[in-house]
Amino acid sequence: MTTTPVLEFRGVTAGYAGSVILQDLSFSIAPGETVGLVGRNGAGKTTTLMSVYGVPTVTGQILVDGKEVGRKAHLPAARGVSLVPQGKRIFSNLSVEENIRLGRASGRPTTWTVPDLLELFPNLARGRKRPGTSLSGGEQQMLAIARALMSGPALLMLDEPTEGLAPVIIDAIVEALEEIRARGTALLLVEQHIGMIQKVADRYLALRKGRLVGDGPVEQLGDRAVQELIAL
Ligand SMILES: Nc1ncnc2c1ncn2[C@@H]1O[C@H](COP(=O)(O)OP(=O)(O)OP(=O)(O)O)[C@@H](O)[C@H]1O
Repeated sequence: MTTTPVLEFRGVTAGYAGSVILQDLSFSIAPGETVGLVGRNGAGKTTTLMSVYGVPTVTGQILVDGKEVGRKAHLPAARGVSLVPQGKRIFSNLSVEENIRLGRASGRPTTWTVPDLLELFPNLARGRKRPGTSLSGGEQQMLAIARALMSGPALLMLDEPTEGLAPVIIDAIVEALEEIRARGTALLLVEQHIGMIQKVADRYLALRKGRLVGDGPVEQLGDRAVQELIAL
């Protein structure tokens, strides 16, 4: 039996005016799989995520749920891929709860309800009526994840979700990601630090200078030879 990947790159080359960043990138993510994308600063991790939305110039094919998305930025969410971008995107004039509800804009069915998400992130439950921007950086990250889940993703992509956060908040986010995974949502987690990926993911993809140099079980990330190849 074959399963349609939630996301598939076929020979993707992508870049910005005058510079090619990703070179001939091919990989796929199966439903429910948890994948960590590693690589040094500037290796092309964020560019990989943005390519799904056609933001850099892309050649090759990117398929979401088996169909090409082209440069239509609204299509990935409608077909089940959501992105929690680097940094926070919280609307200041809306409360925590209103921010979460905004995720419904994709129109896809979701199994997550607002009470589920407030249970997943107790910090948000405590501040549900407060304006989104009155939250701490870590709480805003939780809110961005909660909002993305309301769009009913089959695949949730997260760009360095714990960057700059306190260890206790990182633990809460890791716990939430484990729960999200247990509910069957596939994850593509971009991280510079492999420790987080070793905790959360089953499989890793490694980029070096825009090329895929590793794709395997996450246990391999413990090998020095693999780390040297990725140049971590
Ligand atoms: N909007 C842009 N215009 C031109 N070049 C860009 C743009 N965004 C990123 N780049 C370049 O693309 C390359 C890859 O950047 P990217 O952000 O994808 O790397 P990354 O692996 O996510 O690194 P980081 O960990 O620093 O976020 C870098 O050389 C960067 O300078």
